[in-house]
Amino acid sequence: MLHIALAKGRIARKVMKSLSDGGYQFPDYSDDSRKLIFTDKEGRIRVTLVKSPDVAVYVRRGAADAGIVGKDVLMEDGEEDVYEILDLGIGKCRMAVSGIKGKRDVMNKRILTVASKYPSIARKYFAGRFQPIDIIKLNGSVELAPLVGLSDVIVDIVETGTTLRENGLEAYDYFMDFSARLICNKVSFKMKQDELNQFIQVVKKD
Ligand SMILES: Nc1ncnc2c1ncn2[C@@H]1O[C@H](COP(=O)(O)OP(=O)(O)OP(=O)(O)O)[C@@H](O)[C@H]1O
Ligand SMILES: O=P(O)(O)OC[C@H]1O[C@H](OP(=O)(O)OP(=O)(O)O)[C@H](O)[C@@H]1O
Repeated sequence: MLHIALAKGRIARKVMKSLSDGGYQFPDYSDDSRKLIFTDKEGRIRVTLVKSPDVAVYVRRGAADAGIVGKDVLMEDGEEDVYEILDLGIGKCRMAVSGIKGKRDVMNKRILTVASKYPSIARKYFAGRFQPIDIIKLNGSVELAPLVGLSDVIVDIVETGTTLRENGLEAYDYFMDFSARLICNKVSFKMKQDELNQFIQVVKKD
């Protein structure tokens, strides 16, 4: 049986739909269920739903043979000791530096205060521009930070741009594109090739 760890949220919902379209039946799965582990009717796949930053942990340690997670998360947390084998083309988004609409001059400040769920990616971006920053790690609703004076700018993902727009913010610079990736345990890659290939045929976007 192939063990798959999915980032729970939009990625899991999309992948479970692809699996169901591809003939895998998970009778006890629904998008709003609180259950965390599912086995398909024929006993071919076991799916576990985990928080995005934990997907690579399960895969690296062999608790899952493979996992699906956003490239943004892999880049932020490092992706050593697992193989990244496929770009699934789902969960597309971009990383941007954003701030209050019409105030992009703030980027010229000597030391910029930056709020982000992605401190490592933010640090690398500003280091590349030789811009000194003071980084504030947040865990969500990052768009609030410039609005209440917690930070000058934010570094966060943008998909539709709705969250920026509805909060009077704008992207000053888009600097990276992301999508969901299939990662694989190095031993499973050798030992479960056939099962993995079958899984890939079902989840990969044409
Ligand atoms: N608008 C968006 N918001 C969040 N993540 C997005 C968005 N668009 C694309 N993504 C991608 O999807 C991934 C997040 O999906 P995931 O299934 O982990 O959680 P989620 O949908 O944010 O749910 P939750 O916040 O409940 O964990 C991100 O890492 C990113 O790669
Ligand atoms: O461009 P949009 O389509 O508006 O999407 C981008 C927003 O979605 C994500 O937040 P999420 O929904 O994960 O909530 P969070 O801020 O609490 O992490 C991201 O951090 C942005 O806030």
